Amino acid sequence: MASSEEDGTNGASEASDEKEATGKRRRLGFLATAWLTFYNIAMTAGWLVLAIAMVRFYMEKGTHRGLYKSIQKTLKFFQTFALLEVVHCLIGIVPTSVLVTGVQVSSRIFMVWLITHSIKPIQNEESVVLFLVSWTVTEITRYSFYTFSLLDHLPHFIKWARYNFFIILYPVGVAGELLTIYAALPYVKKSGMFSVRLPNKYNVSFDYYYFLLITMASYIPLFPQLYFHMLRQRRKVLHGEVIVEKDD
Ligand SMILES: CCCCCCCCCCCCC[C@@H](O)CC(=O)SCCNC(=O)CCNC(=O)[C@H](O)C(C)(C)COP(=O)(O)OP(=O)(O)OC[C@H]1O[C@@H](n2cnc3c(N)ncnc32)[C@H](O)[C@@H]1OP(=O)(O)O
Repeated sequence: MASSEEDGTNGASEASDEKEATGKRRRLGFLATAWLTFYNIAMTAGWLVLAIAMVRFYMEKGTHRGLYKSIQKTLKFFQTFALLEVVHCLIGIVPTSVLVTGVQVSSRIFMVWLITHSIKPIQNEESVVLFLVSWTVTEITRYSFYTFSLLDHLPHFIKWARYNFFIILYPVGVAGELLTIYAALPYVKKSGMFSVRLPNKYNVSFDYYYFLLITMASYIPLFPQLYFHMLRQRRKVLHGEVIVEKDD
């Protein structure tokens, strides 16, 4: 663990951080703080349960085949529960961008429900394990970071992990997601699932196959924005740089 000197902080700045945290909680109000503490503890526990289930599965079976099926209920529950994060931003109880959170959460919901849940033949792809492991490590770190911050007892390792692990886990998770969508393409094309063909009484057509191609392409402009956002947060939190963010 790094000392205060190593990470560029000193007693004065720690004291001012503490003061800022107390001020923030006062501004937030008791109910919002209590709710967020409950929410973050529940989410940390949920993702920890998922991590333990994955490790146990792999130790018992020695393969990733069947892993998704065995953990899907827990994954769906806790990832869907994360929709509340968008609500937290909208009602202003967390100072996070609705856009950044919206993109992050919607892409995960999309992966869980419209890809992995709906297209059974891809559930045993190695790429599914890639994103499952990246998401799980990220979320255990992220929610415990929020919990400890709210309780004013943030261990340096958790703060360090929150703003360093993503450097590797983000690209690994995104690679897992893209490879999984790619693996789904032949099944989607063959089955015509979620697609609407003409003629029909509403005179609309929708092709899920092309929708998936567009979704994959949209990672190119969107992912770097999320990644650079996290790099800026990292500089701000770990190195105390003052960064002026543009409005959404
Ligand atoms: C319909 C189809 C849509 C398809 C779209 C396709 C395009 C997608 C392109 C890219 C997709 C990315 C995919 C993604 O799923 C891949 C992965 O996740 S891989 C695993 C690695 N991932 C990560 O490391 C994620 C890292 N990213 C983030 O953490 C996010 O950017 C985000 C979750 C949005 C966090 O954003 P932000 O930097 O704003 O959050 P902070 O943590 O710094 O928080 C800001 C302040 O708010 C307080 N806060 C936030 N949440 C809480 C909470 N729950 N409880 C209490 N407090 C909270 C936090 O403390 C900060 O406060 P302060 O600044 O005052 O200290």
